[in-house]
This record gives sequence, C-alpha cells and structure tokens, in this order.
Amino acid sequence: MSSAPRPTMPVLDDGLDLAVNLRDVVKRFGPVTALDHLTIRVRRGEAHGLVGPAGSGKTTALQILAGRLRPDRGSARVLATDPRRHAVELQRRVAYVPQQVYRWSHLTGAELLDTMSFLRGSDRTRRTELIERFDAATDRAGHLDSAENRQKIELIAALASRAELVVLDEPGRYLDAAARAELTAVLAEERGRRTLLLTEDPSAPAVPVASVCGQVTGLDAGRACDPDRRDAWGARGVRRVDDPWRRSARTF
Ligand SMILES: Nc1ncnc2c1ncn2[C@@H]1O[C@H](COP(=O)(O)OP(=O)(O)OP(=O)(O)O)[C@@H](O)[C@H]1O
Repeated sequence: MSSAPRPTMPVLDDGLDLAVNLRDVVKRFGPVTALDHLTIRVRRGEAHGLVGPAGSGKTTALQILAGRLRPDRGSARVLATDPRRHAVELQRRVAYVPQQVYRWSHLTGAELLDTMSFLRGSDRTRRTELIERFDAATDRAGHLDSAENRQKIELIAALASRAELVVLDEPGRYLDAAARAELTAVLAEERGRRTLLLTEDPSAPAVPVASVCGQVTGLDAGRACDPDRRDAWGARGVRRVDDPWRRSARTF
C-alpha cells in the first residue's frame, strides 16, 4: 500500500504565487504593539510599497520577513518558505537592505560588493553601471565612509544581485536628491524583472513608492490602511498614481 508524501509545511498562499505572505501578524515589544493583525501579500514579480510614518511598523514587518524577528501571532512566508527556518537559503534568494547598514564595516565598498556577489551572485556589468549612476565611491572602508555612500554600496549590491526578491527599507533616506532620482529610475527599470518590496516614510527624504510600485499598502500604528488616507500622515500625504496593477488588487 502506498501513501502520498505529506507536506511538511502548511500551504498558506491560497494558490497564489506569492513572494511575500504576511498573514494576520501581531508583534509586540513590551507594551508597544508594533504590528496589529497585519496582512500583506505580494505576488511574484510585483513591485509593492509600504508607506507609513515613523513608528508605524514598517521595519518590524521587514525584520519578520528577513527572519530576524518572530511574530507573536500569525505567520510569515517568503518565497513560499519560513524565513526563520530557511534563513540561510533566503540569504541567497533575497536581497534585504535595512535602513542603516553597518555590515562588515572593515571592508571597502569594492570588497563588500565582491563578498555579496560571492554569496548571492551578481551581474558584473550592472554593478559597474550602478556604481557610475549612483556616483558611488568603492575604495573606502565602511567605518570611514558616509551613511550615504554605505547606503549606495548596499543598494548596488542588492540591485546588481540575482536575488529573486529585493527588499529595501526606506531606500533614499540618506541619499542626496540626485542619487534618489537615479534610484527611482533604476527601480522603475527593475519593475517586472523580479519582486520588489520598498518602504517610505512620507515625512523623510524618500523614493516615492507610488511612482515605482503597482501596489501600495498604508501602515498606521501597525495596521494596514488606505495609503491615500492623508490624515494618517499629515499634510504631505501620499501621492496617488493611476496604475492598473494597483487598481486591480488592494491589500487591505
Ligand atoms: N526592538 C524594539 N524594542 C522596543 N520597541 C520597538 C523595537 N522595535 C520597534 N519598536 C517599536 O515598535 C514600533 C514600530 O517600530 P518600527 O521601527 O517598525 O516602525 P517604522 O515604521 O519602521 O519607523 P521608522 O521609520 O522610524 O523605523 C515603534 O513604536 C517602535 O518604537
């Protein structure tokens, strides 16, 4: 008598081809509820923006996806795997650039790019092109470098990599206006080539996610909300774009 192999993990993506699947996630830090039943679904190949003010939970959501934090409730799947259980495999498949980068600060920019390329693979031509476009210096050790140049190096490592999913936490926060405009153009080129997940704080220097992403989720006190709800973020609000991808499926 033969029996079919049993799946080892529950299938949680409802048959959709999801690159990111945060489902009903709650995360508390002592008395603070950073994420309050948050659900975010990103299909493979989609560019998705997460927009909200400081403290709304953007970084916490990304840290859960990066396998660095465990949700108190709910589940997280990245490329259909558990980001904590498969953290090593996902290092190769996911390029995650946190807001502040201090990785291997004894390495020069060029050495860091080589190391990341060894781990994740990279397109050498794209790397050279991005160094030029971002006007990045590659000869300084990270600990002697500016926050801006460190962010450029990490962005180049991510965007020249062969990662299937690129996750950028407030990219552009430390960049000057020219580099931010260049990054916005590069991300627009990336759209459709692989999955992108970006965050934006509308009150800080930022890549406007609405101009790059087909889908935008608003975050307010750890809950998903309409990204166009201006009262959540004050006068500046979030720019609306007329985009069929965005109209077709909302995440809240
Ligand atoms: N390790 C931690 N310990 C205690 N509280 C935390 C921790 N990490 C985050 N928080 C709190 O959780 C809430 C969400 O923080 P989070 O950093 O995720 O927000 P954010 O939207 O990314 O804001 P920012 O852009 O300022 O980083 C905030 O109230 C924050 O103070």
